[in-house]
Amino acid sequence: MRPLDGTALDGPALNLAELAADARGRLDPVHWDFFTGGAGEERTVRANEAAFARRYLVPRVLRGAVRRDLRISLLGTRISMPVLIAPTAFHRLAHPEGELATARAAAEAGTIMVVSMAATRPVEQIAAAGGPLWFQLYPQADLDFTASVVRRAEAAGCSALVVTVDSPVFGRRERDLRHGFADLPPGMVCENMRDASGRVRDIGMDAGLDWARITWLREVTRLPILLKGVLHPADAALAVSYGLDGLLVSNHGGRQLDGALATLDALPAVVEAVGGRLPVLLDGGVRRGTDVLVALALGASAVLVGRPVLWGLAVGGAAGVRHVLDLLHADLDRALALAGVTGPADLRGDLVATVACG
Ligand SMILES: Cc1cc2nc3c(=O)[nH]c(=O)nc-3n(C[C@H](O)[C@H](O)[C@H](O)COP(=O)(O)O)c2cc1C
Ligand SMILES: O=C(O)C(=O)c1ccccc1
Repeated sequence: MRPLDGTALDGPALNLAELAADARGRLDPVHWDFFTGGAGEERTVRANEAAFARRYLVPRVLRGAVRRDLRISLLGTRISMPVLIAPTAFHRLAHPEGELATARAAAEAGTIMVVSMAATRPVEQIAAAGGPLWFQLYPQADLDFTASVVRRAEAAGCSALVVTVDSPVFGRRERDLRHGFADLPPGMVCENMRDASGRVRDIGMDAGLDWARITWLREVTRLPILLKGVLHPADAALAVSYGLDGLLVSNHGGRQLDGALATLDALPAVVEAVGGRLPVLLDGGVRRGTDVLVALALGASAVLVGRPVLWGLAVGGAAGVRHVLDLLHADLDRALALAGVTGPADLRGDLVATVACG
């Protein structure tokens, strides 16, 4: 362990903030900034965490919650806890094994890893870890190539498609501009962007993406499809009418539209618009078991973590990611006990109060 001041700290990180400090000490500052940063003034990066800080718990007592059961089922997959691994690009920048290490940790911990389209390991090798995988897709303007990537994810055994819809263009990330960071170092590529000839394509953001493309995608695959990056309740209602299978309330960790609403603040209206017809997931700023508890109490079926997984990878590869997942599992279990709740299904909005500032 190495905290921000560079002095040695014994033992494993007690929380994800300590882990972040340790990761910072180990990563190339350019890569630390790529992982940490967001778009513009990073208002939305900060807002995601600040939204959790404005929520307080109103626990129940004398509930006899001796044993808590954190397991849930999502689109047919039983997982150990309502915490998944969000899709993040370029894991080999954090650890030489890259996504292979992340996948082993997710499999051991019994949760779903969402593989990024910008993964630096091939999805077939990531799948060899044996855990449940979903595949994140940036639909490309080339429809044939997009369909071939979907086929590849299906063949590798991914059990759902997570379509990122908050990125019609790439967000403007000033830290990366300052460093001139735009590309992977030599020897690393986005392995899932290889076409039939073996050439690696650049990932394109498609400003032309629209609902018609979702209809097209619906016909390309029988996998469940979730939309990632929905904040507006009107889009949530449209997603239901277009036959989607799930929603992920996300602002891309504040890396796309700076000034976008914090995900926790967007969640209640999306949950109301969906009216129980689809599972609604959330990511952005989840750092503690109590954050998971709050998101679920406000209507999320599960949450995902992005940056903490990269910190774990940087500090200890698969063991570091496992530590992140174990910390969140233990922290959620304790929070449920202290709130008098036996499991995710018992969480209701009456356990959460919102204050004006944290
Ligand atoms: C370094 C980094 C890379 C990311 N890459 C992707 C990606 O390839 N595809 C995607 O849909 N989202 C990507 N995201 C967004 C995450 O899936 C997720 O929405 C966000 O990180 C959640 O917020 P958190 O980091 O506060 O947990 C990335 C986020 C980070 C920090
Ligand atoms: O950094 C990101 O947030 C991201 O989504 C991404 C996508 C493609 C390539 C690199 C990063």
